[in-house]
Amino acid sequence: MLKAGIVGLPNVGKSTLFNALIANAKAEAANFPFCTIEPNVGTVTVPDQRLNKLAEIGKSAQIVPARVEFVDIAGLVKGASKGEGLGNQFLGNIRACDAIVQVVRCFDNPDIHHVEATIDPARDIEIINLELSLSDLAQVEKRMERTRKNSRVASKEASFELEVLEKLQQTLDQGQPARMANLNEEELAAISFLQLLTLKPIIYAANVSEDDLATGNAWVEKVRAIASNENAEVVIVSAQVEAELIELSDADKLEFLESLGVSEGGLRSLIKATYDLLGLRTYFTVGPKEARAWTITAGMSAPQAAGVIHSDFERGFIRAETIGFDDLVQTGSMKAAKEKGLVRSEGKEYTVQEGDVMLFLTNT
Ligand SMILES: Nc1ncnc2c1ncn2[C@@H]1O[C@H](COP(=O)(O)OP(=O)(O)OP(=O)(O)O)[C@@H](O)[C@H]1O
Repeated sequence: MLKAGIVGLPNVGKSTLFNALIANAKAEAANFPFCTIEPNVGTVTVPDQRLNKLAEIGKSAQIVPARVEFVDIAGLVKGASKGEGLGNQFLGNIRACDAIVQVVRCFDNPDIHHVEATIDPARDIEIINLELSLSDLAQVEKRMERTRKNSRVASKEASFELEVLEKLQQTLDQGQPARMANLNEEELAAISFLQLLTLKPIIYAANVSEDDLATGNAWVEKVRAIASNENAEVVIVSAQVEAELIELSDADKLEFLESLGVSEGGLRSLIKATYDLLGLRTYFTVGPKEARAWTITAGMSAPQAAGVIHSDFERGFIRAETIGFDDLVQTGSMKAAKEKGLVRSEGKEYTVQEGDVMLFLTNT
């Protein structure tokens, strides 16, 4: 399952956001730096309107959406890469994530202490990104040392790896993220095992007060400027609004959001952006039991996609009855679609497309 790590300076709203993300989350938000000591993990569902349609067509009893795992990673402060605050342990937790959501404080509230005293998203982002870069630098240098020691008789692989590591070292040494080293695919593959933090895709979650949710503010614009330089995404969210929404009935939710001039608090956009960021694709299976979304990466073949359901399905794959979501919705039923010849029989070579509805035939 896709795993996204939530990072940011203390008191920027990470726990509030995480709690809102996972309705029954155990993490406690409090106006106190370092209050989140254990990494908190929770899964959320990816909203997808197409599932409702499919469940209607398939008369499915249940809808099972795709899921993303979020990890609330506290303790990133200036000096974390040197072991300050809760230090390196937390950087290790981010290493295991596929994407990073960096919460940036874009709200003012004199009652809530900011570790750096003022509200300044550009500075906050720089602090966090510098810590991530320094941690990567330490990782790269450790590896260089080992590779040099272990390969006294120079092998081709080792010298290629060293070449790549040196490039990374140069970039990271200037406090730049590893993605600025512009490695090609072969180079990236040679060092992928290092799980460098600053190579991971990043989303900036600009956390605004409820009054700024509809319009954004000058701080959000700063975040946007930084993100566009890095090809990163920005989502405006109000952790505060999301926290309040949890407590409300559906009718009150609507009224509250309307009064703020928005249709949602930003959480759904955040989940969707996280999912899209990784170039993930969704295919569906539909039956009387359930209409279900499955997550695959772009370019997966039909047997690989079947393997996401069960590894036996990949091994025993024969073919897949396949129809695009739009075609199925237009014809209104699988039967009608078959009569019109819109259901294709796809073999092992087929590359699964976004929105395919599939039925796998296997010899298992
Ligand atoms: N958008 C917002 N507008 C106003 N207040 C907010 C907003 N988001 C969060 N807060 C408030 O800021 C305070 C700090 O939030 P929170 O505890 O979630 O921060 P944190 O980043 O998880 O901190 P730590 O790393 O110390 O755990 C809380 O009192 C929370 O209610």
